[in-house]
Formats: sequence, structure tokens, C-alpha cells
Amino acid sequence: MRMRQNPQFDRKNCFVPTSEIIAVEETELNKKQRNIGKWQKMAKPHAFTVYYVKKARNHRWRCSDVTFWCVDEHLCNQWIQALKELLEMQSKPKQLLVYINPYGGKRQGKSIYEQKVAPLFSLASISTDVVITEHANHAKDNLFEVNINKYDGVVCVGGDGMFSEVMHGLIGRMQKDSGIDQNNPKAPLVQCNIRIGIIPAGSTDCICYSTVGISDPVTSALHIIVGDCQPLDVSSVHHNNTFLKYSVSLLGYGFYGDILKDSEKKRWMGPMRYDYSGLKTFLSHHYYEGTISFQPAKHTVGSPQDKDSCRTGCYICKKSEQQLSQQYKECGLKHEEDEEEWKVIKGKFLAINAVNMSCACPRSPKGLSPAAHLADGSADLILVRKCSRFDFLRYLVRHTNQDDQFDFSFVDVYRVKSFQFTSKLSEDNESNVTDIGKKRFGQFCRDHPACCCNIASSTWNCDGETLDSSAIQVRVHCQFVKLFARGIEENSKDEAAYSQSSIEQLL
Ligand SMILES: CCCCCCCCCCCCC/C=C/[C@@H](O)[C@H](COP(=O)(O)O)NC(C)=O
Ligand SMILES: Nc1ncnc2c1ncn2[C@@H]1O[C@H](COP(=O)(O)OP(=O)(O)O)[C@@H](O)[C@H]1O
Ligand SMILES: [Ca+2]
Repeated sequence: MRMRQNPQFDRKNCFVPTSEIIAVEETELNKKQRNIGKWQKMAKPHAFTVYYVKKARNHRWRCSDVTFWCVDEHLCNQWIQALKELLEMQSKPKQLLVYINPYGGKRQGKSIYEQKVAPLFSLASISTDVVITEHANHAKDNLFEVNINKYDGVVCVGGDGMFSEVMHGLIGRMQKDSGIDQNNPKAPLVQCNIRIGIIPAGSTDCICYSTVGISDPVTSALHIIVGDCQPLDVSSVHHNNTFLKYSVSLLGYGFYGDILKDSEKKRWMGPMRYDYSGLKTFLSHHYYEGTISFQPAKHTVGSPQDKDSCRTGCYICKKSEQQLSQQYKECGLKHEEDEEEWKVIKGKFLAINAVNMSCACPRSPKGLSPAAHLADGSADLILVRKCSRFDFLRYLVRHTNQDDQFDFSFVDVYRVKSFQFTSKLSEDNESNVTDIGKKRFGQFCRDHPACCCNIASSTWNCDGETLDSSAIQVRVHCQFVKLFARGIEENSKDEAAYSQSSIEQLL
């Protein structure tokens, strides 16, 4: 829709796709407005206001509005009617279930929602049922009871852990309603089509940042209001035949696992806890022995060292998903699992990170794997082998600048569709004496960071929550959940060029 700002206010044209209109309202003109410019000669001008998404730099969205005036009341009502009918036809949510974590991040979830998000939802005439969680897993348990079909979407106000909780509730509900046993690693899981919206109010917020391009509550609220839909890969994690967790951002063993384990006890520090535990873990410099086996993701058309990363309407995600479903049709899951060979790597690792997305976040704008794709049915498996503290520091610093994080002799990255890991400890089961010794010894090392021997085993960090066992089997489920997002739009310099071209058209 091409809108002319009011002549006397602003001579710039602005182009707004109707899909990015938030609301249309009849405007009551006050006395002062009536007496502006040429309208004052009119008997009784009529007006309506269009609220729309205004895109600023760095993927930031804001709500802007423009008022249209005309003399003909009938014409004015026709415009309002036409635009309202247009909005009705789009997949914009009308009824949302909102979970707020009052303790996540800087503990501002409730005020962020009430001050920044609720006013926008009411402007867009979205009705909400709001639940302020009282304990961990409150949201997850609640999702097994609510009448989920009443809602067009579920919104979580918090960080990655809160998203993970809502996602587990929705997926778990879907499997339960379909009679699927999640403990079977090969179970044909039922997709969850209810969209999830994330209002960032946590510590890392990497899921929001990686799917929207910024961690900003208003921007995320506007993506929910316009009814965006971004599919997302989900990894299922099992230990033997027991379901552990789903993961969409990071499955990290070693460095990120130890950071999480140490920071859990320091939640009162808020986001700072990761900096404190990060430094402590870096200094302890523990490495872990184990065996990784994985199946390369043959169906994908991209690679972790591509230069073009995942963007809105990503071709690589679309093409990879097509090739995966083609493979599935031709030879089915059974053959696919056997047919692809498993690669095996044994070694000593400082970190093992499997990411379903770039894991970009305010702390690391490019993320752990900049070219990872949101919806290509694969995960990037990053192996950081034992190296000196200095080299590991160089590797970490690369996460905060534009240099290639994988350009080190001790770093390998593979695009996989499934992988397994066992720690040397669980492999050395020939004599439990060594195990007891290592466990006790391990505890001593853990409490004395100065020692840099290898502790028996680390902990898996799964989207910011710890896993109970170190031996896991992971499988990627392509485009398994959907977010109220659209991926990262082309970068803002294009937007600047875009608005420049619209001004040129006018002049
Ligand atoms: C000396 C220079 C060091 C620079 C290090 C850069 C590190 C970049 C950190 C990226 C972490 C991305 C993975 C995110 C995982 C989140 O799911 C998890 C939980 O996020 P939440 O706290 O629930 O929002 N956060 C952490 C740190 O484990
Ligand atoms: N009311 C609550 N009290 C305590 N913990 C909660 C509550 N609501 C949610 N949680 C738990 O807090 C954890 C972290 O939440 P999150 O929003 O990710 O904060 P952060 O980003 O700081 O980790 C989640 O695993 C969630 O299960
Ligand atoms: Ca992926």
C-alpha cells in the first residue's frame, strides 16, 4: 500500500506492505486539527489512522502511524472497511496465551510485557490470557492442561530457557494427544503447528536474536502481531531409550556445559553470571576425552563455512528441506539411517557444540556457527580439540569479530543430521575402581580450577538447561516448530537504499 504522509507534515512517500499494517482506526479530529491548513475551509473532514511497522536500522521495528483525511464520509468508511477486511484475511493472531517468567534475565519480564508489549497487542485487538509463572516448569505443565485449540499462538516472555520450557510443553502435548512415545529415539514425532512468540527478557536470548536479528521486546511483539511464521529445526536428545530434551539453539559439552553448571548456582547475578562463570571455566581449561559419531547431512546444499548465512526466505533451507522429504519418500527413515555411514572421531575436546542455528546473540553477533540454517534439517557440530589457553582465547575472541572461527588447526565443523557422544569415563567401564577414583579425583579438580587435568566428564548444556547424562544420541527434526518470526531480513543498508529509492521516485 502506497501512502502519502499528510502534505503539510511531510513530503515523503512511504511504502508499507499491507501485511505490515498493525491496525486501522477511525480518527476523531479535535478542534485544533480541524483548523490546520486547507482543511479548515471544510465543513467536517473525516479521517482514519493506519498503524504500521516502521523498520529502523539493525532489524529494529517500531510502530508508526499515518492519518488520512477526506471530506467524503462514505469514502472514508469504505477505506476503513476495506483495510479491516484485508487484515482479517491475513494469518494475524487474534487470541494468544502468554507465559511470563518474572525471574529470568534481569527479572523485568513482567514490566517489559506490561509496558512495551500489552499496549501493542491491544492496539492490534489481540486478546490474551496471561500466566505469570510461579515456579520452574509451571508453563510446561500448564500447556498439558489448557484448551490449546482456542489460541492462535503461545508467547513466552523470558530467555532461551523459558522458550525451551514452552516448546517442551507444546511438543509434549502434541505427542501425548497423538499417542507417540517420546522415549523411542526413532518415533515419528508429530509436528507442532502452533506458532511460538518470544519476547526477549532473559540473559542470552540467542533464539530470539538468531530468528529476528535483534533482542528487542517491541520488535518481537510486532513480528507476532503481523503474524510472521518461521519454521525451526529441533534436535531430540535421548540417553539409550530415554527421552532427555529437545534443543533448538545450543547443545554444548565441555566449555559451555561447565559454564552453565557453574552459573546455575549464581542465577541471582542475572546475565552477569555467564561472564563470571565464563572466566572461571576459561581459566580451569578442562578438556574431556570421548567418542563422537555422526551422520553427515547429505541432503543439505549449504556448508558451515559458506559466506552467505541464513536470511528471510532462505533458499538453502527451502532446497534442503525439499531434498530431505524427497529422500524420505524414496527410501523412508529405516533405510536412510542405515544407508548413511557413521563417521567416528575419538579425542580430547575443550568443547563440543552442536547448534541448530547460528546462536547469534548480543554477546556474539555472528554466533557460534554464522552459516548455520534455521530450517535446513541439519545441525553444525563444532569440535574444539585440546589446545593452549592462548589458542582457545583466540578462538573465543573470534566469536566477537568478523574473522572465521573455524580457521584453526584444532577446530573442526561438520553439518550433521544426527550424532552420538560417549565420554571416555563411560567407555572405561572395565574396572569401577578407576571410575570411583576418577569421580572423586574429578570432584577435587572441579573444586580447584588451577588444576588442568582432564576431569572424567562434563555436563551437556541444552538451550541453557543441564542434561542428566553425558552419553547422548541426537537426531535433527527438520522444521519441527514454528515461530512468529521471519528470520534475519537483508541487512539495513539495503533498507536505507530502499527508502532512498522511494524518495527519488517522488522527486
Ligand atoms: C574473551 C571473549 C569471550 C567471547 C565469548 C563469546 C561467547 C559467545 C556466547 C554465545 C552463547 C550462545 C549459546 C547460547 C546458549 C543459550 O541457550 C544459553 C541460555 O540462554 P538464557 O540464559 O536462557 O537466555 N546461554 C548460555 C550462555 O549457555
Ligand atoms: N517463576 C519461576 N520461578 C523460577 N524459575 C522459573 C520460573 N519460571 C520459569 N522458570 C525457569 O527459569 C529458567 C530460566 O528462564 P529464562 O527465562 O531462560 O531466564 P535466563 O535467560 O536468565 O536463563 C527456565 O528454565 C524456566 O524453567
Ligand atoms: Ca539447522
